[in-house]
Amino acid sequence: MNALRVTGGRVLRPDGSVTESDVTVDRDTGTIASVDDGDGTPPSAAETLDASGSLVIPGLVNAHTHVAMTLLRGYADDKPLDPWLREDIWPAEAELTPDDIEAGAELGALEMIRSGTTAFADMYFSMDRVADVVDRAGLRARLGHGVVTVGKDDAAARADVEESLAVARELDGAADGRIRTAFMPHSLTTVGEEFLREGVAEAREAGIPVHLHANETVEEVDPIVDERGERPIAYAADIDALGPDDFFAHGVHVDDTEIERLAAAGTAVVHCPASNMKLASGMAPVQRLREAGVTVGLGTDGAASNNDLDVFDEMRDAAMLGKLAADDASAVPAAAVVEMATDGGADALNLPGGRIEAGAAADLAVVDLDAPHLTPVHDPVSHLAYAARGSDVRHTVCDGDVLMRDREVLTLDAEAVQQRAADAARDLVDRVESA
Ligand SMILES: CSC[C@H]1O[C@@H](n2cnc3c(O)ncnc32)[C@H](O)[C@@H]1O
Ligand SMILES: [Zn+2]
Repeated sequence: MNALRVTGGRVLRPDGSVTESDVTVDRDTGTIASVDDGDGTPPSAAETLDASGSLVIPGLVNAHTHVAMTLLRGYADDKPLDPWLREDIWPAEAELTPDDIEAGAELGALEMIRSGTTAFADMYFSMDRVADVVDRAGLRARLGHGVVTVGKDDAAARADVEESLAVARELDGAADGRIRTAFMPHSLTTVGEEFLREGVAEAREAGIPVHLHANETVEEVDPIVDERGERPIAYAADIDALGPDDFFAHGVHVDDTEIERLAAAGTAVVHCPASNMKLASGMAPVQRLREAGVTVGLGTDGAASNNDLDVFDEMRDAAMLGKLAADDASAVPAAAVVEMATDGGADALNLPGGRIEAGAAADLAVVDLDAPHLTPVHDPVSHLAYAARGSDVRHTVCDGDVLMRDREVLTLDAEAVQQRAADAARDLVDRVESA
């Protein structure tokens, strides 16, 4: 076996326990060959990763983002969703080129690898360029072209739907199978009903899952209720977009009936606490969603509404906001947010990973616990949720390949990536200002 050994660390197991174990990775298959507790003879390995003093966890899953929005980090702050999109973000996105999107996606990939994220879901434009970045960076992703039909004539709207479906067909299985795809209408209010129906029907025929923003703000829910006499999740079911492989971002303003419907359909929700707080969208009922049996993952959303792609921050925010939303300090405990950031996210995206056990995908992050803010270690799971940061990640492994060793990213040239993105962002703003 062409093995990689992760040695001397404490390993987070699927049942939430932590054991002193070594992890052997079969690099040919990109899977975990074994997790051993020092019993028996260890297999010889071509490469080892030192995990002493560290916690070995499943690679984190950023289950909803717009990765190239790193170029718009700090570009427009302190507004609610609708004016933020219409007055600032959409005019800037109108000037984005495929080269810009590649530069922004590279910056996002670098940031994710450096904070222990190994898989993400991305809804944006120029997805062929994003896919190239995912391939080069060594990450895993579910990608889709985002459709918006408001303000477009029928031909342009239909072309946008067809592009999303074509991208989903063409990119599926790219990067040695690490890329999967989805049909991604932006939301139930920014895509017209006939286009939603047509696109979802074609996606269903081709076995392509659906990802969209749902129930994010009151301003988005109210018009659906007023115009249709039904809530958004009922509308999603009407257009056949509520399936077991589908996953919806946000789910902030969902009532009990909608929670039951999501659970019964097996549709996952991706909770984006930082974005929901920054845009003052509201507090998702995470405890109730989980109690009802809904699969919940965590997402950063784009870097312009967060303002980073660090899933450790998202874990802490989800736990804190979940308690506030439930008015209960015992709600959304540490183990729950760790599960949401790992197994829950992998389940939501229907991607491999999320668990450290024999046969699972070898997607790992090694978190260095030797730091003042992580001392003492009463409970490593508590530290993951409440005290650790992305910058504590020492090594990142995806599909059996080492993407970062001792904080050096091996798949991307960090300095060049940062410079290219900074240049692209500066030129973009110049174009927006002179448009
Ligand atoms: C059509 S591609 C995706 C589209 O979504 C925009 N976006 C970024 N953050 C959010 C959010 O929180 N809610 C809704 N839409 C969002 C992004 O700027 C792109 O235009
Ligand atoms: Zn989003």
